[in-house]
Amino acid sequence: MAQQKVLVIDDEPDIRELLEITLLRMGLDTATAGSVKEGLLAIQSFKPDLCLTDMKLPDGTGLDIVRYIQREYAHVPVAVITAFGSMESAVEALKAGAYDFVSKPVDLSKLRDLVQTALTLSGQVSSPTGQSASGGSSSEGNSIIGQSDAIKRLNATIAKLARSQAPVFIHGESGSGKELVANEIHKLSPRATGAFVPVNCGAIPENLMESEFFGHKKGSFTGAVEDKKGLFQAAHRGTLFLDEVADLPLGMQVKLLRAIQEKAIKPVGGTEELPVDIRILSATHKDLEKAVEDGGFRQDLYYRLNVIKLDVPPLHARGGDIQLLANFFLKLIAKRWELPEIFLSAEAMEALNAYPFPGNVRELENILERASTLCEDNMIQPFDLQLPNVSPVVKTTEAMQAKISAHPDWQAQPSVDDEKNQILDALEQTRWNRTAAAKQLGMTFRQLRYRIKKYDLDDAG
Ligand SMILES: Nc1ncnc2c1ncn2[C@@H]1O[C@H](COP(=O)(O)OP(=O)(O)OP(=O)(O)O)[C@@H](O)[C@H]1O
Repeated sequence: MAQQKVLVIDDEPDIRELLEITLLRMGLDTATAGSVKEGLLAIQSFKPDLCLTDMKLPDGTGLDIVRYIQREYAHVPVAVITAFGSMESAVEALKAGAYDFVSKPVDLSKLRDLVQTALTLSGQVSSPTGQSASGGSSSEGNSIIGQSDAIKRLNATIAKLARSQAPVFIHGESGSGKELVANEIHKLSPRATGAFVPVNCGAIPENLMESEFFGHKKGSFTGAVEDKKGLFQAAHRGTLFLDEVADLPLGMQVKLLRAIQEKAIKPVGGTEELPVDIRILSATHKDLEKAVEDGGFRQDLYYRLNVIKLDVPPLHARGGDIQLLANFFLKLIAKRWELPEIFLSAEAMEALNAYPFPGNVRELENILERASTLCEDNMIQPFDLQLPNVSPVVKTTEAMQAKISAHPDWQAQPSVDDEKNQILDALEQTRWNRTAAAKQLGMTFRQLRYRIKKYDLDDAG
């Protein structure tokens, strides 16, 4: 592979030299420029794979370089070098499309990490597969399904954001696919070979949070019997996804802000700061701006996480996608439960299209999962969907009503334990004759078979 080329733009000769030496030692070809004007000329003639630019230049700013490259050479990553503590200009550069930033005095090991990741990104362009081989957390087909304009726009934005290190705040209703979006950004990014580490901030007890995030040293508190790495270290060179970020307690917010700004963490009971190279994506279905106003969320952290905001549209705003998603999930369900393929009747599809889906894509999947166990002859009918208010589009005939009320699953659902015990009892009474047990339970053979799998009762007999 040809030697990769890095252009350094800085008006201070000492810094130019320091950066050049570091880059040369990494085996890279370098060129330097001392102003915006020289920089733009060098970009055209040297054609770098990566550009590092100071923010403050004699005839302009690093943003001029970022904008020019965005316009003319969008595939070339640009990182900016910012003055110490000047977070605002770093954020501004990221918003303008900069790949990442380093602050002065430049920490050379962080710079090397940055250059390496950025050049992977440049490399991806020459081998335009884009997709990475690893990094997905789910094996069940995890790209974002949808043909609606809203999803097309979302996918285009994701592809763009994958090429940056900027923190992204993902906002959307519950179940709309925020984690899926975060995972997709990771998979398309140069960090795809690292881990995608999702964390539900609302699920970690407050007193364990610091240790969960940053790890701890042996003996640092009762129960710390050995050194333990935290989530930040697990996400090193990968992506940390902070889900339900609005639920972070204020004390932890301060520590998180510090870790993000310093790009370093200190394990509980440790004395040394450890550098970490992570990208942070965050999400919540709550109104974070309001949480800031109410004093429940720190403004400085909000500002740091929300460099770029990405809205995930609710399912009801995605037009024809409901059908696409429904077919996708039905195939998935059939595969998961080893069932023959299941279809939706035209009326059932109509009912789904008319339903508002307050629980979004997750609700659609749950509805279909349940309907798959209820339906007869592999065909889902409107009443199998058990939609809270059967839509007026679907005319419920009297005969249909009778069928609905006679349907065992239409009545109040027994609790999982009750149901499991009832099934076990019936199976034992019939000596595991499933046809007889199903009859005794008033369900079809297929419904019983599904529940046996679901409750993992196969081995119980
Ligand atoms: N467009 C889509 N294509 C395929 N699957 C999807 C799509 N959107 C969401 N899903 C699936 O729906 C489920 C819910 O998505 P996800 O967990 O990402 O939602 P979320 O917005 O993070 O939810 P919460 O607010 O509860 O954290 C997941 O199983 C996800 O894979």
